[in-house]
Amino acid sequence: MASLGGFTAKSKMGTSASGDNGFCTLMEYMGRGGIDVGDDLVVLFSHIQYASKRIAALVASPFNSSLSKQDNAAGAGSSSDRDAPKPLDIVSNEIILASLQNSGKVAVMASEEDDAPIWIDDGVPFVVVTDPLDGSRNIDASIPTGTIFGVYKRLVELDHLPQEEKAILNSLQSGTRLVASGYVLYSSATILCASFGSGTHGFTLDHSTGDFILTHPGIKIPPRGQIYSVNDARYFDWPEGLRRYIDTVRQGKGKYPKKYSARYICSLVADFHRTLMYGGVAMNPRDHLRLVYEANPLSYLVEQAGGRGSDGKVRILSLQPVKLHQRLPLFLGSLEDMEELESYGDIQQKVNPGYEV
Ligand SMILES: O=P(O)(O)OC[C@H]1O[C@](O)(COP(=O)(O)O)[C@@H](O)[C@@H]1O
Repeated sequence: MASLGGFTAKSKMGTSASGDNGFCTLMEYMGRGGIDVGDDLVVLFSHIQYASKRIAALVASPFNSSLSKQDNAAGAGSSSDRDAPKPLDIVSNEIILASLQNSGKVAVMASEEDDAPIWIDDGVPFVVVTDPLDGSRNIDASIPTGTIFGVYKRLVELDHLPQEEKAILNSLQSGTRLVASGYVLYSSATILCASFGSGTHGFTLDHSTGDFILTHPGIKIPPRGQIYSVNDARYFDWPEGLRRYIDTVRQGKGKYPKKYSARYICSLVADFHRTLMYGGVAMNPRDHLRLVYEANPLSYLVEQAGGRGSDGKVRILSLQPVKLHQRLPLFLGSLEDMEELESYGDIQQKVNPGYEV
C-alpha cells in the first residue's frame, strides 16, 4: 500500500505492474504486466484517458462559465452562430471524437450529443458509445459531472452493409456484449472507474504526473446500503409501489431495520459513484436516462462490482436496444436493496407533467 497525496493506492497488483514507487497506473494495469486486455484496448483507453483529462481541465477552467452560458443562448453552436463559444457538452463531445479518431481503433462512435452515430474507420476493432458530459446543467454551480462510455467489438458480419446502417446496428448492441465500460467523475478528485469484464476498478488522476493511479482495485458494492438516491420532488408523480418503498425504508421499516438517508446530486455519475462506494440504490424512475449511453455502461460496472442494474422490471443488460436515444427508468445499486425495491412491483414512473429542470 502506498500513500499519494492523501489517497491510499491499494494496489494488489504484483510488482510487475506497479512502478518503482509501488503505484500502478491504468496503462500498466491494462498492459502486459497487469491483466493484459490486449494492445488494441490499451491503445483505445490511452486515448479515452487523454480525452477525460482534457474534459477535466475544461470543466474546472475559470473560462468555462462563458461557454456554459451558451447553453441557453439561441443558436449557440449552430450554423447561424459559428463563432460563438460552444456549450461544454458539445466541446466534450468533440474532444472524445478527436481522441477516438486518433486512436485508430474505433470504427464507430455513438454519442448522446449526436443524432446519428459517426462512422470513423473500416477494419478496426471497436465501437464506442458515450455520454461525453453528463450532468452538464450543474456546471455553473461547480457540482460534479462525468463522462460515461461503453466499448463493443465491431460486428464484422455487418461490414457489407451501407455505412449509415452498419453504424446504427453496431451501436445498438445489447449490453451483454460490452467488452469494457467506464465513467470518469470530475469532482474533488478525477476518478476513472472501468471494467474489462473482471471486476470494477477505480483509478484516481494524479495531477502532478497526469497518470490515473489504481486506487480502488476490485470495487465491491456493499450488498446493502442505507441510502436512496432519487429526485423525490416527484413523489406525487410516482407509482404506488415506489412511494411505498421509499416510505418504508425512510422509516426504517424495510428488511434492513435502519432509517435510510436520502442523497441526490442530480448528476448521474456522481450519484452512481457514491452508490458504488457506500451501497444503496440510485434511481431515476421516469423515462429519462438513455439505455445505450448511460444505462448499459453503468449496469455493466455495477454488475461487475456485485450489484444490479434494472429498469424496475428486468435486468438492463438483457434489453435489446431498438433506438439509439431510447430512454428508460433506471435503478442501480446493492443487490439486497435492489431485490427489495423490485419486490414492490410497481416502481416505474409513467407520469411526466413536463418538469422544467
Ligand atoms: O431531472 P431528473 O429526473 O432528476 O434527472 C436528472 C438526471 O438527468 C441528468 O442530468 C442527465 O440528463 P441529460 O441526459 O438530459 O443531461 C443526470 O445527470 C441526472 O441524474
